[in-house]
Amino acid sequence: MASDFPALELQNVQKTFGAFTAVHHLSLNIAAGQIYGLLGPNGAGKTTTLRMIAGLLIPDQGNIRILGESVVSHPQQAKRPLAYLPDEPLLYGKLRPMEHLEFVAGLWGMKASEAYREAEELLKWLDLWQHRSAFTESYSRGMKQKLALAAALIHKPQVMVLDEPLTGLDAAAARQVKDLLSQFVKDGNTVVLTTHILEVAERMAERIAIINKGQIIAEGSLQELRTQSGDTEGSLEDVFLDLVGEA
Ligand SMILES: Nc1ncnc2c1ncn2[C@@H]1O[C@H](COP(=O)(O)OP(=O)(O)OP(=O)(O)O)[C@@H](O)[C@H]1O
Repeated sequence: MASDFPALELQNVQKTFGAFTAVHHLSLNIAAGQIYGLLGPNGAGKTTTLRMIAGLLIPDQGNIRILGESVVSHPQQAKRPLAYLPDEPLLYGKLRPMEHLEFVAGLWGMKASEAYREAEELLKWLDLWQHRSAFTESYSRGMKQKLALAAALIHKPQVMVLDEPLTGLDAAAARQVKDLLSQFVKDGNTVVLTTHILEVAERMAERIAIINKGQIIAEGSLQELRTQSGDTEGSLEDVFLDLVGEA
């Protein structure tokens, strides 16, 4: 659904853990209807930033808005259109996939009949339908990742925030997830993802922010990042290493 507000707005966000500042005065404005990549070396502050967007960590300073609604002052309303997929998804091992999806749908207050219909469609799309009678504890890492993605999508969010969504997936599963995310943004929704697979970011993300030591050191389309790095022909990997190296 189109909105007059940016999908996501971070204003001057800061997060410290004791004496250590993990995220420094970070500002971002992400328009709806695109895949946006958040890149950075290990420990740069990406997961901390995503956890603040998801309302799991409270920023020490600054504000975060999802489709115009503040996560800091109105967390419940703000998080309604959001789906967050952590890098280590939490599943209930003694549930079967339909039970897991119906449980998550129940948390969002969805009607049982609607939840069942959505769950069936998602499991079929992600090739998990034939595994529907198994407990999720018997699933492989990739199957768990896909089920967690289905659970994130069940309440029909408009903004998805995904931490390393393709890690551990085989080629076929990675393709399914990429296709699903592409379709999600074609429908006018927004994806913000972190990845260490720079080819994925290069191919999928319309815009990218590079974070280093809790600060944004570059932001824009690949072409704009090339200009910022002074390497006008480089791949995203070249540009990333140049910019992080300089910083
Ligand atoms: N709960 C915490 N307590 C103390 N320090 C933390 C906590 N969470 C994160 N940090 C620190 O904050 C910094 C940023 O961590 P974060 O997980 O956000 O990085 P990241 O960019 O996601 O890294 P990676 O690519 O390795 O996943 C790291 O130095 C990390 O050790």
